[in-house]
Amino acid sequence: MKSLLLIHTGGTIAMAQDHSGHVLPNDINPLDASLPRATDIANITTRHFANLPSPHMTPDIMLRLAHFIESELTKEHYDGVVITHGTDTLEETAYFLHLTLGAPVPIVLTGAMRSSNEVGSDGEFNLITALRVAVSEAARGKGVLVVFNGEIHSAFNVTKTHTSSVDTFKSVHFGNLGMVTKDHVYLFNTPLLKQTHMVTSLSKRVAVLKVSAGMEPDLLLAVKQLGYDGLVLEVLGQGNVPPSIVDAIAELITVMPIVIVSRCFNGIVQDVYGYTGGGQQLKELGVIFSNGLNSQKARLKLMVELEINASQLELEESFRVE
Ligand SMILES: NC(=O)C[C@H](N)C(=O)O
Repeated sequence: MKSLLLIHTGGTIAMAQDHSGHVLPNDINPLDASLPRATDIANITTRHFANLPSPHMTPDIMLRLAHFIESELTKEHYDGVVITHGTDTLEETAYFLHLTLGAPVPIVLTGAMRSSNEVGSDGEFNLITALRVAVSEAARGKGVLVVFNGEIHSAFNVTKTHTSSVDTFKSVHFGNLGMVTKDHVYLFNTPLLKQTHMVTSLSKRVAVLKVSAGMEPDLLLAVKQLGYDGLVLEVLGQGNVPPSIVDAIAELITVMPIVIVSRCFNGIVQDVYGYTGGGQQLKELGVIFSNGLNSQKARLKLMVELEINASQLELEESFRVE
């Protein structure tokens, strides 16, 4: 029988609703009661890494989790890893592990949108499904995966799209990688995996700003005054900004890399438009066009790349469409 490492980090999957209807962390992880239903899937070793609501997750904790996984995988042989996590920042932790660890064995994150004692709680279903994916041969070599509501997603493309639906996780670009039915794990897509970089610390600060119509330049200039090391801009449409911030971008880019992603849910940014503030002007200024990542993931990627002192050219290559 295969062996799995199950790591709990917290989130709604490990919470319960109290008498007033508020959802709070449990002292005892309710999933431990579900494990007897997984005995036919694998031998499971459980580690309680944290019990955090995922808005409390930070890049430093993600890095500690990555190092913890590395260490556990060197101590014992496991055929896969399942991580339970709050959904608010699940995609960021999944992508951070995708960036730093790759996935020497299948690494699958899951969570729940309804806490353990709520009607229609989805935690146990998601856990059992994630365990089944983690032991499947088809999941090997796919990078870090997110399994939720019977769907399998790449950490690169998945994002939380709904505040309360159990069907909240969707993949941009080419959609989910696969699905899980009652008796089978289907993987019908394979993401293109890029080089991973493990780091020992995260010392660079990267700001994220969302561009809106008529945006004023002061916030961008504040990023420079506050001593940030990089900026991710969620720009308009296919890669455009209002003329009001072009000069600020030109000033900022002399002291830090600027990565642009689109504020659209889907699609990639390109240097298509030639008007003031259009993508062509941004390209000429030296802005880095991201490869379809959303801003929260592009921030983590830029933090890791700056930690390993990537040059402008290396950044452009690293963010190029995969
Ligand atoms: N469904 C969830 O897990 C949401 C919760 N706020 C969290 O991210 O911890």
